[in-house]
Amino acid sequence: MSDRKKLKLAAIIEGPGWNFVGWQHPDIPADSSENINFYIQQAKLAEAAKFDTLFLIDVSHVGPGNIPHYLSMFEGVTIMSALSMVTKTIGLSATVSTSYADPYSVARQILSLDKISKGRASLNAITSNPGGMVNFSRGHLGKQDQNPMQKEFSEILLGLWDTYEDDAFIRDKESGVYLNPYKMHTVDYRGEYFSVDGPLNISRSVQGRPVLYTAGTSPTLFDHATRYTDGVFTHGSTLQEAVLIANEIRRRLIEKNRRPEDFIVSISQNPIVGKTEQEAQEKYLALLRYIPKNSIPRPQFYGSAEKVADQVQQWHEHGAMDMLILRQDHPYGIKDLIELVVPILQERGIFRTEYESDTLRGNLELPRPAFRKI
Ligand SMILES: Cc1cc2nc3c(=O)[nH]c(=O)nc-3n(C[C@H](O)[C@H](O)[C@H](O)COP(=O)(O)O)c2cc1C
Repeated sequence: MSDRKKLKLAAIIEGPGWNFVGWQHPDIPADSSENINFYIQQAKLAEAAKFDTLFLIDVSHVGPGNIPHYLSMFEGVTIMSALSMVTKTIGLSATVSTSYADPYSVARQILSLDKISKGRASLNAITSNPGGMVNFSRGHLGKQDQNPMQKEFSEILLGLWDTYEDDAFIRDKESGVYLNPYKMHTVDYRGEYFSVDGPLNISRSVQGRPVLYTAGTSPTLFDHATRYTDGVFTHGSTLQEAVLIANEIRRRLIEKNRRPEDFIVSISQNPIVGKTEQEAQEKYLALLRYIPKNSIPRPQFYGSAEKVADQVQQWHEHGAMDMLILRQDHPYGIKDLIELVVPILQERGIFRTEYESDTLRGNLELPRPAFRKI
């Protein structure tokens, strides 16, 4: 597609990645998943490389069988608020489950994060993976509840984020007028699962609304994503599969009269990169040596910097992804990609050398949504 946006890059920075053993590597703090210094270091690294956004996944149901460091990890909005104070331009995304949280509280939290960060917040509003212990009063829920809850949650969220028109707050000390009440709108939502009157008590975002993503792979989820969100975090284990999935999502966008260019299809990879093929091989083998009882499959994006740059370019140009979300199994996974691969992508004109905007929407090339009363 000729009008494809520039490649977007995101970094998941929550410690050693989606694996059981990475925390044992001598070059990563054993407590990295709740180590503020580690998060700051990773956030600054990603921002210096002009990444679009930081990204966190979340675990609702902790318990036996969890990845060990998921038993000691920061809550997403809290850590993103902290990181907003040590970064300037990079986006900040937290994941929250629509099955267990309340939409009014989440709308407040994310829009507050957006204000604190001056227009850099986003929310990945997911149904959530099953498993673990019951930690929320609603107990374990199945898809028959989770899917309609996600719909109601999203409708409320979007409504609350448009409680106020852009110029609703006058705050004129002389006249004593704080707010134009005609520019405040309540949602008055009555659902099967959630009921919210509104108004929300925070003004509209400088980026219109915080960016909203969701994650999943089912047709129901894709239908939801293309109706309500700005992007989807999905999966594709091969280039061919990822292209098929991305094209299916774009087909659903067009069906709903939306422009695919105004939507972000994201997939994640856990690259292992070396200056040469052999160096990448040594890094991978070293990782396996430290953790002999547990195998980590060889990642898809693997090898010399040139080879991985070719892969990233190919996946982007074939339309498999608008945004590549990096996660790391190897402690230097993100750093190596930044130092070795990003300069090649920049040289080829595939990735930016400077931020284009101060807001996340601006950098993601997503239009700023006009106020709309639902
Ligand atoms: C790429 C991706 C990322 C996900 N991230 C999370 C997560 O951070 N936390 C979580 O509880 N579930 C996560 N999920 C699970 C989804 O929320 C959802 O429950 C799952 O995909 C099944 O729904 P679906 O069949 O409708 O896609 C993720 C799923 C995918 C595909």
